[in-house]
Amino acid sequence: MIKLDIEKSFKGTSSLWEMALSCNWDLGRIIGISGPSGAGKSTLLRIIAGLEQPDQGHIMIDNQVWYDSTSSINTPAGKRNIGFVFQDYALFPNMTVQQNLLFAQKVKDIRLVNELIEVMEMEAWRDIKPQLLSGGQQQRVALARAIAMKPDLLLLDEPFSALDPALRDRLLGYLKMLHQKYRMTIFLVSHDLDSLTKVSDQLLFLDNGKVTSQQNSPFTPIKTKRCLAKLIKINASEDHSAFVFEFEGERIELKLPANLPIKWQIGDNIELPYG
Ligand SMILES: Nc1ncnc2c1ncn2[C@@H]1O[C@H](COP(=O)(O)OP(=O)(O)OP(=O)(O)O)[C@@H](O)[C@H]1O
Repeated sequence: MIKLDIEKSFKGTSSLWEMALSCNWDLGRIIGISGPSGAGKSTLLRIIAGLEQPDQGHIMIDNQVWYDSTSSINTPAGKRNIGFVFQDYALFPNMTVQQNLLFAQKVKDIRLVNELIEVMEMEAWRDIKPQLLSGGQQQRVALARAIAMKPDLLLLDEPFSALDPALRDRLLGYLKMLHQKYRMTIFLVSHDLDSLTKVSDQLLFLDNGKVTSQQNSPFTPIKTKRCLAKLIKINASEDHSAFVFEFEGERIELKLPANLPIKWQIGDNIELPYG
């Protein structure tokens, strides 16, 4: 279980930005995080990673305390066993793809490195340096490198946002497959709700440092089958929009915060977990 209860504030030039979050997640899930710009998505990942310190609260991962303000515990970032992939993938330019993956491992595991290279279809790039690869290919290497570290948590901050939709879908497919194979907990930040619904078991929506919605269902791991459901109705209120879908005569309702930039229209076919 991951337990997080934190407060954090930043003093801006004219105003104070405040975050107050209290969340619990089961280990081994993909948690999709979305929300408008400035909501605190990156700050949350940076706090989990230990790159930013909360003002107060606690963070507990699988019974290990990573942060506790009352007992002054703050496990340094380097000891948290976390993999981080940003939009800017920062591979080492002087190393080959294989060396980049091996270098990331504290305990060298060439078997896992070779397996990742094979699973992610990167054999042809094994011995070449990253600058010879396209942006999308480098992003694939960055994802493999983060998983090669065998992290307990994999934090992905808009890792695929600069990619075209077809490539992004392919990488999301790899991500889902790698998650099923290695079962680490993944936090995925994205503005793109379509991408999040494709891979996430749970969704967390933030706005201005607060949770506006947590969606467990239908994004739960037991519902692994997916269907192409037709959007038949949208009931909008001030806070939420309820999207009503139909699949094989059954209705599926999805409530999402009203301030999300969702472009779905009546008649669209959207891929949803189902079962
Ligand atoms: N180191 C910092 N010092 C001061 N303010 C900060 C710092 N880091 C973040 N902030 C502020 O905290 C708020 C949340 O920022 P954060 O980057 O977490 O948002 P976000 O949801 O990731 O936004 P985006 O989608 O635009 O990346 C913003 O108002 C930002 O200006």
